[in-house]
Amino acid sequence: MVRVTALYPAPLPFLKGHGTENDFVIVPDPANEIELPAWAVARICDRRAGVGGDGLLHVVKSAAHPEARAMAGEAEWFMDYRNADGSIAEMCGNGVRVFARYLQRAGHAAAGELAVATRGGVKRVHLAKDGDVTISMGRARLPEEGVTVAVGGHRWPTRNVNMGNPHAVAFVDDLDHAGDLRSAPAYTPSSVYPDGVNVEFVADRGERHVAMRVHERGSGETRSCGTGACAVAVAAARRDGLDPAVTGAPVTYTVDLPGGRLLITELPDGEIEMTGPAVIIAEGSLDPALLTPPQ
Ligand SMILES: N[C@@H](CCC[C@H](N)C(=O)O)C(=O)O
Repeated sequence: MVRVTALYPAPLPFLKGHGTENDFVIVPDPANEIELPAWAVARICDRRAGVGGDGLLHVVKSAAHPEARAMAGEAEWFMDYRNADGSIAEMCGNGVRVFARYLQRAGHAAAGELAVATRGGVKRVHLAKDGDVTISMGRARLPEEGVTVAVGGHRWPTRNVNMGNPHAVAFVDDLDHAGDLRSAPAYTPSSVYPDGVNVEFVADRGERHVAMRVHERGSGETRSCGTGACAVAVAAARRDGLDPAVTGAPVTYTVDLPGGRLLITELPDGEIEMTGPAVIIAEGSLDPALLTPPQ
C-alpha cells in the first residue's frame, strides 16, 4: 500500500492580495525552505478546491535562492513568481506591486524606494505609505516577427512586445470580439513563441487611452496584467507614431482593464513606469491536507 503524506507537516502561512484584481496567493519563505512543485501551486491557486489566485508569489530572500543570489547585493528580496497552473514566468508586473505591499505590511520594507529581484532582473519600486505603487519595469523589446491571432471568426495581426515575458498585442474594434477567452487564442506561426505567450486585445477609448482584455499564459483570462498593460501602451504608442526616444518627451497611456486602471509612462531612455494599486486582503494558513502529493 502506498502511504501518501502531506508535503508540509504543519499549516503553511499565506496571505492573499491583488493589484487591479490580478490576484495572488503570497507564501512567505525567507530562507527558501518550502518546496513548491507545480502541482502544489496549481492546487493552492485552484478557485474551488484551493485558496484561488491568478498566480503565487513565493517571497524569498535573494541570497537564499539560486536564481536570485547574484542580485542579492541590489535587492534583498526575490519574487519567485508562479502562474496558476504552476508554470514559472519571468516577470509579473502586478505581482511586483503586491509583493512590495506585502514587504511593507510585514515590516520588511518602509515606504519610499525599494528594489525587488525578479527573473526579469531587479525592479525599482516607489512605495507610497498607502495608495498607488509605481514600478520601473525596464525597457520593452520589440522583436520584428509577430503572429496572427484567431478567435471565433476573427483574425488579427499582432505586435510582438517583450517585457521580460512575451506578449502578442492585437488592436480590435470591439473587446467582445475576443470571445469568452476560456481557452488560449490560437496563433500562427507557433514558432514565434516556443514557450507560449500572453495575448492582449486592445480597443481605443480616447487620446492615449485604451482598454484591454488579456489571456495570460499559465493562468487564463485575468482581470489585469501589468506587463501586458506595459506591452499594450508601447504597442499603442508606436502605432500612434509616438516614440519618446525620438521626441525626447515622456508618453503616458491610460490603460483600462476589467479589474481597474493602470497608468503607463515610457521615458525618453526607454524605461517604462507602471502605476497602480496593490492591496493585501487576507491572511491565514493552508491545511497540510491540501498539499498531499498526487498518487
Ligand atoms: N499577471 C502578470 C503576468 C504573469 C506572467 C504571465 N502569465 C506569463 O506567463 O508571462 C503581470 O501582471 O504582469
